[in-house]
Amino acid sequence: MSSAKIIDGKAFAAKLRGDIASEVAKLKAEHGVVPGLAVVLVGEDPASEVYVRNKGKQTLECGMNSYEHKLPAATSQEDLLAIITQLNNDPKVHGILCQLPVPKHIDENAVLAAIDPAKDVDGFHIINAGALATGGDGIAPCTPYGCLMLLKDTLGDLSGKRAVVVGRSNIVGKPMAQLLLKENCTVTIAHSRTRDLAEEVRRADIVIAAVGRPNMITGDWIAKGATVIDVGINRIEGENGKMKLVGDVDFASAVEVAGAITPVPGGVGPMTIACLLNNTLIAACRANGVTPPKLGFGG
Ligand SMILES: Nc1nc2c(c(=O)[nH]1)N[C@@H](CN(C=O)c1ccc(C(=O)N[C@@H](CCC(=O)O)C(=O)O)cc1)CN2
Repeated sequence: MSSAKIIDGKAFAAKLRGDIASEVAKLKAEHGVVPGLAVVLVGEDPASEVYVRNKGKQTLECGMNSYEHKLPAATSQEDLLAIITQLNNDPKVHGILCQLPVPKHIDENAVLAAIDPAKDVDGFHIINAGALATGGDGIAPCTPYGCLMLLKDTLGDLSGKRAVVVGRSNIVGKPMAQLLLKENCTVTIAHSRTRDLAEEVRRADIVIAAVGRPNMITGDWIAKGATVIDVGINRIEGENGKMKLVGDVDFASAVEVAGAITPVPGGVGPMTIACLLNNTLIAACRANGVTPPKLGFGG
């Protein structure tokens, strides 16, 4: 019989968006500032189109201004950078992001580097990555920050816990490890070259799965009672021939041994956009000399 707590990221994100909306209303009433988020999408990737649509919708629902820039797949890097410069200089825009992935002819790093770090609400700019690594006051990437909120809501103090982060991407694995380190966890970053990956995972109190391989981490890799955060979003064909969404963790076997686990969908995914809105609120506050609220951590 399964005993794991199912961590409801969808409900947590909805509550966080409600708190953000209240703070946005306060910012508007007390300082006359309406946070503005600009989202740039290059091309017609169907999943990206859904994410961008949801970002726009949830931005408006929180009382912020939304600016969408949908560009054809053939847009040159030069033209994309020119739009980013324009957004950097627009005082109504407090947050900017370019939806990833970008088409192959565009250098993703050049795009991320072009965004003003103070408006980089994805937290991907090297200045923000550096601030996170050195304990500075930057902007944290949305998905890892959302994972941290769910972890702290589930476990409270994380000090001394053994955490394994499976995956070493710049946008999830590495910043996740930095955030856990800041919480005084003992952190291992595992990846495709890690020897005896299953054994590394088995040692952990906290497992963060961010590899992008469907159902890779099975229940027999997980320590009894561990907390499992599944960042994977993989579309695979189900038994009925229809496409379905699964994580990097084999939920059916993992739920039998874990103490708590996020589902896919409905776990980490919804936290990404909620944290993006939180970062936009923070950026708007900072741009106007207002101390930002610390939302998502109870209290
Ligand atoms: N510039 C960025 N690009 C991308 C990011 C990012 O944070 N910044 N992350 C992902 C995509 N993403 C947001 O952009 C995102 C992914 C998933 C979800 C989500 O709510 N997932 C749902 C399922 C939705 C579905 O059916 O597909 C869930 O897991 O429950 C939101 C946002 C890559 N690009």
